[in-house]
Parts: sequence; C-alpha cells; structure tokens
Amino acid sequence: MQQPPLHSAPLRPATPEGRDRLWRAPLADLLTELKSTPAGLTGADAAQRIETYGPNDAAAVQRAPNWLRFLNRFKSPLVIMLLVASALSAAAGDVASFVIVAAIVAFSMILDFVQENRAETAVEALRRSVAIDAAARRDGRTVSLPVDRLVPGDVIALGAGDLVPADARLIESKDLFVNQALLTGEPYPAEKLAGESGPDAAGFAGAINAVFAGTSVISGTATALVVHTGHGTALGALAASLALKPPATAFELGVRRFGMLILRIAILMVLFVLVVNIAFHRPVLESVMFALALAVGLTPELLPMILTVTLARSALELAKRKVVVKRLAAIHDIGAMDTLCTDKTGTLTEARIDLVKCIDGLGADSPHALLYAFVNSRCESGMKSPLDEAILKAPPPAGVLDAAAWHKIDEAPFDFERRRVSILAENGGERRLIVKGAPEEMLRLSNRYLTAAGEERVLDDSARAAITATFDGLSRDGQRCLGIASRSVPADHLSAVIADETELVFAGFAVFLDPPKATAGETIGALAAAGVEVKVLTGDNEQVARHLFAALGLPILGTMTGEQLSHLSDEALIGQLPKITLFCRVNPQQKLRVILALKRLGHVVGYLGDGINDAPALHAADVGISVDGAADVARAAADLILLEHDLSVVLRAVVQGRRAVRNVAKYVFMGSSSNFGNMLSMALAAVLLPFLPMLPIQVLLNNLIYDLSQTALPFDRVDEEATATPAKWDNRAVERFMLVFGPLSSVFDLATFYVLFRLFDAGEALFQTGWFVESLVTQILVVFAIRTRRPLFGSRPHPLLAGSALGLAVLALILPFTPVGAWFGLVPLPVQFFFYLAAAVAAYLLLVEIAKHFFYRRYPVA
Ligand SMILES: Nc1ncnc2c1ncn2[C@@H]1O[C@H](COP(=O)(O)OP(=O)(O)OP(=O)(O)O)[C@@H](O)[C@H]1O
Ligand SMILES: [Mg+2]
Repeated sequence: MQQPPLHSAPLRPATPEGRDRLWRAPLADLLTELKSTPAGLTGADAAQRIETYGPNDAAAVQRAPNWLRFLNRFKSPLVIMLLVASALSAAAGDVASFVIVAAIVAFSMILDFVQENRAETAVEALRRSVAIDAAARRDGRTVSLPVDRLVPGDVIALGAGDLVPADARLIESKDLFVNQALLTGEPYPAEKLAGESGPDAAGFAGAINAVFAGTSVISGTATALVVHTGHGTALGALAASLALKPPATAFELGVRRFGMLILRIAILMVLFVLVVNIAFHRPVLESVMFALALAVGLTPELLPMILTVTLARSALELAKRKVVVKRLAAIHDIGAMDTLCTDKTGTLTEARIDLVKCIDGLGADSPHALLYAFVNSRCESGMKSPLDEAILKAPPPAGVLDAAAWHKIDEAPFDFERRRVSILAENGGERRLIVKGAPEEMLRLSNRYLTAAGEERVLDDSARAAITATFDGLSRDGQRCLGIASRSVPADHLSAVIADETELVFAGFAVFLDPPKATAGETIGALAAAGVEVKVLTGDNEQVARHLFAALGLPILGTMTGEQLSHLSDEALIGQLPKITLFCRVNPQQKLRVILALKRLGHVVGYLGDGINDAPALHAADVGISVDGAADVARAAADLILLEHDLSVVLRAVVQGRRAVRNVAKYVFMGSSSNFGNMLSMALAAVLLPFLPMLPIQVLLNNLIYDLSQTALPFDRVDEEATATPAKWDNRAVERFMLVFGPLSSVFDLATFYVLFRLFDAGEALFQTGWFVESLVTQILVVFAIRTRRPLFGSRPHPLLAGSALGLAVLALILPFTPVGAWFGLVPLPVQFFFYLAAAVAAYLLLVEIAKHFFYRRYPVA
C-alpha cells in the first residue's frame, strides 16, 4: 500500500489560506493532518520527516554536494576558454600542452577546493557547538535538540527567554507573552493564549493562539505543535524576500574591489597583448592561448580561498581561547572595531549577585518588603534575572509572613520599557497586586508607604524626600536596589494589567551587592591602549554605575540617561556621542539607537550583551558578542559567543581579528605588486620581443608555483605593532602600494630581458626559461619584505611560510635542469645566469626595503 503524504495540501504555507490555517483551523484538525498527538512524534518518524521537509533553518542555503561545488569552480569563463583553446591546440597536434594545461587547472582547483572545504567544515562544527536548542517531545520524553532538527508535527515546550524555533500552534499556555517585533514592529510583549481563534482571525495580530519562528518568549510557558519549519515559516518568507543576509562589510567590499581592480587591469592588458601579437603576425592560436594563460595567471583567483582559510584559521585559534565564531566575516570586523559598547552586569561585575537586605523606605529591616519581593520573584514566569535568583536563594521569609501561603492568580510580565513586573496573588481571602521594579518609578507610582512594623502611611512630600534619600545613599555606595510595592485589590479582580500599577503602597527596597569584576578595569585600560574605546550601556541607574566606574578605577567622560536621550534628535545625539562613555537607564531601543549613531559617525562598533534587552543592539552592531549562558535571542543575534564571560576574552579576539586582517592584506599587497608588475612586463615584452616572452604552459606553471607559496600566508606571524591599533581596510593604500611596488618589480624584469639578450645572447627557449626563473624567484622571495613594515630581518616569518617560500624558490631554480622542466619547454641555464640572478634578487629586495621605508613614512596609517 502506498504511504499517504504526511499532511494534505491546505497546510502548505505558500498560499495565504495555508498560512492562516495555523491559527484558524481547529487544533484537532492540525494534529490529524500532521499525524501527531500532544505526546509528540517518535524519533523514527521525525527522522523520516526531516528527509521530506529539510532542516528547520529559515536562512539556510542548501549546501550543494561536494562534487557539485567542485565542478562549480570550473564555471569561470577564463578557465573554460583556456581549456577550449588548449583542446583546439591538441587537435592541431599539440597534445602535450593540453594535458599539461588540464593537469595544472585541475591541480590548482583541487588545492583551492580542499583548503576551503576543510576550513568551512571546521567552522561549521564550531557553529554547531553553540547552536540553539529546543525542547521537543520525542518517543514520549522531552529531549533537547538543535533547532534545525525540528519537523512539522513535533511538540515543543517553550519558556521565558526562548527563541520560538518554528511556526507553531499552542496546545497549552500559561501567562505566555512573546515579543514579535521582528514580524510586526510592535515592541511591547504580545499575549498568546492556547485555544480556538475562529475562522476570521487575521494576520499576526489575530493569531493569538500561534507563535512564530524568530520571535521570543518574554514570560510564561507553553507547549506547541510545530506546523511550519524552515523556509515554510513566516520568517522564512521574510528571509526570502528581504535576503536577511547581513550587508557586506567594509573589509569584504574592499577585498572584492581589489579583485575587480586587478581583473579589469588584467583584461585590458591581455587584450593589448593579444592585439600586439596578432598585429605582429604571430601564430593566432598560440597567441590566444598565451593571452588566456596570462589572464588566468593575473587574476587573484586564490583570494576567496585565502580569505576563508585565514578567517577559519582564526576561528579555530579563537575557539581554543574560548570564543566561538558564528559568522566568519565577524573576525575582521572585530579586528577593525574601534568602539565596544557593553552592558554592565556580568561584564563589569561578577554577576554573582547577593541579596543583602530588604528594608522599608526609611532603612529599617522590613519583613514585608522581603515577603513581597519573594512572592513576586517566585511567581514571575519571565526569564529569571540575576536579581530574582538572588532573592530566591536568600533565606525565605517565615512565620506569619509565610510566602508559601500566597498563590499566583495572574501576571503583568517584566519589560524593559516599564522596568517592573506585577504579580496578582492571593492569600486566603486577601488578593494583592505585588509589584517590583526600578525604584524611581515604583516611588512615582505609590501614594502611601508601609513601615517595617506594617503600618501604612501617606506618602507626603517629606516622606518621599526621606525615602529618596535612602535610595540615593544606597546607590552612591554602589548597592543595587529594586523597589517593592503592593496594593490590595477586590477578590473578584482576575487579571493583572499594567494600568493597575498605580496608587501603590511602597513597601521598601530589596538591596543587592554585585561586586565589581577585579580584572575589568585593567582590561578596559588595555582595550583603550589598543585603540578600542569602551562605552557602557546599562539599564541600571546612574549612581550605581558611577560607583562601579570609580571602584574599577575608570574615568567617566560624560553620562547620558535614557530620558535625556529620548529628547535628542539623531543629529544632536551624534554630536554628543564622543563625550559620553556611560549611558544609564537606557531601554533596548535606546541601546540600538546609540549603536546606530556610532555607526553613522563612522565607527566600527562592537556590542557585548547577554539579555533579551540586548538583542536589537547585538543585531545592529558590526560585531555582536554574547556569552554562552545568554538568552536565546541574544545568542541568536550575536556573531561571536564567549564561553567565558570576561572582557579579557574580547581583547584576545580583537588581536586575533587584527592578525587575520593583516594576513589577508599581505596577500593583497603581494598580489597588487607582483600581478601589476607582471602585467606591465608582459605588455612591454609583447612589444619588444620577436617571440612569446613565456609559453602559455610556462605562464600557468609559474602562476601555480607562486600560488602555492602564498597558501602559507594565513599561517604567518603578525608583528606586534601591526595589531596595536584597529586594522581597517584601506583601498587607497592598496592602490598606492600597487602603483609603487608594481613598476619596481618590472624594472628587474626589464633588466633581465636586457641581460638575457645582451650577455647571454638568448634564443627563444633560453630567454623564456631565464625570465620564468627570475620572475618566479623574485615574486616569491619578495614576500619576506612585504609581509612586514619592519626592516626585512627585523620580523620573523612563520616557519611554514619561510619554508614554503624558500623551498619553492629552490624548485624554480632547479626545474630547468629536470625532465619535468623539459616538458614545459624549460632549458638548462648557464651558471653565470645564477650570479646575475643572485645580484638581481638582492638589489630588488634592497630597493623594495628602501621604497617601503619611504612609503610607510609617507602613509603611516595605511
Ligand atoms: N527581575 C526584575 N524584577 C524587577 N525589576 C527588574 C528585574 N530585572 C531588572 N529590573 C529592573 O530593570 C532595570 C534594567 O534591567 P537590567 O539591569 O537587566 O538592564 P541591563 O541594561 O541589562 O543592565 P546591565 O547593564 O546591568 O546588564 C534594572 O535596573 C531594574 O531596575
Ligand atoms: Mg544585562
């Protein structure tokens, strides 16, 4: 019997009705159609479904099988034309050169492919290690599995702080609030309820019984039936239409532009050479082959591979140092970063928060404040903040004020706009709204206060002033406070809503100690010395933050509160930014605004944070950095994950990122000087010589050996001073470098032409061999001068680089004396030529050293 399809067509999200059925159809129908039950799927069934539906990843671009990706590399028009031309010449009788061309092309493709593939596989493994997990019911048990393993029909559990992994229909829910700003733009939590919405509910607003991939759970819990996954989700549709891929960074653009620049010059040059050869009535096929070989040789075809391998190597290096890289390109962003914004808790403090005491507004120990704090923290279903954890691990209130007697009725969850959370709770016949949050606001919302003895009094101006003084005193001592208040409500009051948070009775403060992290001050100093300015963006109040800065020995240039920030236009904010190092009482949107303004000022901005409130800023920053234990949304938005919550880890990543940028720059500088020089020489040779300056296969071999010498660059050492400041990409520097050092290498090519003709009376084969060897040896060895700004012998290259460069230079020298050399038309060179060559190499390196000295003096920032 044939298996029926797993679910029928109407569930397909491609049609609007298909999408709406997620919340309109009765849950029972969805379960039947998906052949699932509230107990979830079996592992075997899920394994089968993942074959049908693919992985649950809206942004995933299916990675083609390896053989296909390999063949894809032959798509380059140059390579195809070259192969066609050599096939033509094979048909004309020159089979050997076809075999050689094909072999060289295949070899360099394999080299390129294997390197890049290995790098990508390693990085993919790293990324998997920090993948976000979902709790799904499989085989009757709740298991934790990577989000991309979910399939339609899975039953998942959701809790505060979770990222919703797929479009799902609620089966059960309790106080569930989600932030679906990503889909609707609405920054406040939206409530969701399991149940039937009826056939008319429209849009995300109407979908109160469904949750969507990419949104996050603010508070509460739920179980839900996964209906759409991956590209089938609403987010997947967005991803497809908006191409959620991050825009290319300055570095990527710069590297790409360099590639295009060389390519353009190469095409011009090749056309020129072709025209000259044909004008001089040289054999057409050979001229075309030569031009194509030149074009292949002159394009920086290794660039993408060098880039990937350098970044991947840095990623592996960082993994050893407790940093996991999720987005490879973030490595050079962190190398270029000049401003790091960070939140406070956990980065500047130990995040081992303790509850010191609960006091009334006037400073006396208050059992009532403790009771309310405790009930509020215990009942709140949001992601438990470190403050809640501190309250819950302190000795619970006992005696008449037994917290266990209180039962939760409802909740108005925490959000970072209000900065408070309300719990509606009941004890016997007494029903109260118990609120806890930022003290300033709590005090504003109160009109009475409760003394430690349990007496309620009117909150007149003098009482208000006295309570504010208590709070200021604590803050100045660096103690963090939450305000605690409550209000009696009628017994028929069923739900807690934000509008109820008024006319409260102020019960006092919960006072916390969050000790500063001993090493933070030092690390911030080190970052500043390395050209990275640190700004702190905290939701906490100014006095606590100031006290912390003082304790860490950090100067404060200027402060700004969220309130002040909200009155500034973007332009005014940009004007003030350079003076401000501390932003206090800022909400998530304001954190985001600061990041965007810094970017507009031209800074490369990093953001380090771990909360739901940090996610927008993490997204917007050039480098989002989060930590292993952070909220899912924060980890999902980040580019780097620190396995150890410490600023010093960031400093390591900064240095590593700068190394990566510098090593890619070495390749580019090498390429811009040698490729450009070669082009000039080839153009001159085409006009001056009665024959081809090199055979096409010699050009290809020359290029292959040069490329091999470059593959060690990602491993090279980088001078200390080269990582002392942010490593930014500078296109103009590359162009200038090319214009100076390209012609310099051509000078020696011309000298070689002269020497070969005049002193050695060279014929075609000897000339070609002589130039082959000279150009290869000088191109390879100049890496020792170009890789550093120091004098040549002042910087030690990595042994791998030194070994491969020297080894391949020696290979170039002996090749003409071998049978392999003979296949390529190389002939033995007279001994005297090597004397000339030694002198030429020495003179060339010396000249490059001198030019380097003046170049870097003239353009120090390059
Ligand atoms: N669990 C909670 N209950 C009540 N109020 C809270 C709770 N957590 C935080 N708040 C209030 O919200 C404010 C901002 O939250 P939080 O300190 O987490 O912001 P932040 O920007 O992440 O700060 P930080 O820089 O310290 O990490 C706090 O200062 C506090 O007043
Ligand atoms: Mg925080």
